[in-house]
Amino acid sequence: MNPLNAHNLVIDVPGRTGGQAMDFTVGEGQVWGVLGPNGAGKTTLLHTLAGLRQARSGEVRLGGTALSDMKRRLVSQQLGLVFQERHDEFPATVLETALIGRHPWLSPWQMESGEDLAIAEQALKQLDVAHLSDRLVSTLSGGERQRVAIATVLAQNPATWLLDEPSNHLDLHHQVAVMELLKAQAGAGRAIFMCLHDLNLAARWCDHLLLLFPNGEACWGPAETMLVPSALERLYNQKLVTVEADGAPVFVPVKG
Ligand SMILES: Nc1ncnc2c1ncn2[C@@H]1O[C@H](COP(=O)(O)OP(=O)(O)OP(=O)(O)O)[C@@H](O)[C@H]1O
Repeated sequence: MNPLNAHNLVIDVPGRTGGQAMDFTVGEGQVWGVLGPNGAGKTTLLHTLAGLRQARSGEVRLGGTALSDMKRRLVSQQLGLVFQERHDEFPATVLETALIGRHPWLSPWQMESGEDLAIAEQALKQLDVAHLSDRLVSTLSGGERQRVAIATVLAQNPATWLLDEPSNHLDLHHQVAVMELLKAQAGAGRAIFMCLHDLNLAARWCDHLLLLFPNGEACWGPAETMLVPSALERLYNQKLVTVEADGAPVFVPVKG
């Protein structure tokens, strides 16, 4: 369909010389997690993949075409973005915000149809925020806002999702619900690429991982080949104990 491909991509992290060229493809049905310590460049990578930031070299391709050669409207139909910094100051309700997800699919000046409204309402229901439809987004809690942002991308229905810390602000139940939703999206043929701070969420729900080190070094591949305790300890500069629970490895930091 529309695989997202990083081709010899070197991201432009300020103050970092060099940086490893990355070559990977996020295929349909795959759930990728990006792991790395603070400042490693995870958000920079995500912004570069979204075409919002210039790469130092190499290119990002969507469905085989360089992102830089594609019309923004086509990109906005294909790529859904859940980023950390939001501009929720504009006084919009939760329903109006979810409807923005439909805009890439409308022609200029076209009003949202009854079908667009139904899609947005269904997305809000799926993220458990339908009861907040008439509330101004600026009045919501952090977790509620995060779920509205994810519902907006669900309404957009892109082939590829890019998410920066989607579990941010979410309680345990909603973390699991969002991970299950993303897994279901992948099951329906979408491609998911997200930065995660929670190693255990990544170990449980991602089938591919990209480890990003502070010096710009990176490695990527199927999750089972990346979840090597010694590599993760080096990544986070943190000793870990590995146990298995509920069929997945669980990494516990060693105290002191
Ligand atoms: N506009 C900027 N000016 C200067 N430095 C910047 C700028 N934007 C990012 N950086 C630096 O680039 C590095 C990578 O930032 P980035 O946000 O990509 O890291 P991250 O891995 O997402 O970190 P975190 O886990 O803390 O969210 C950081 O050291 C950051 O301070």
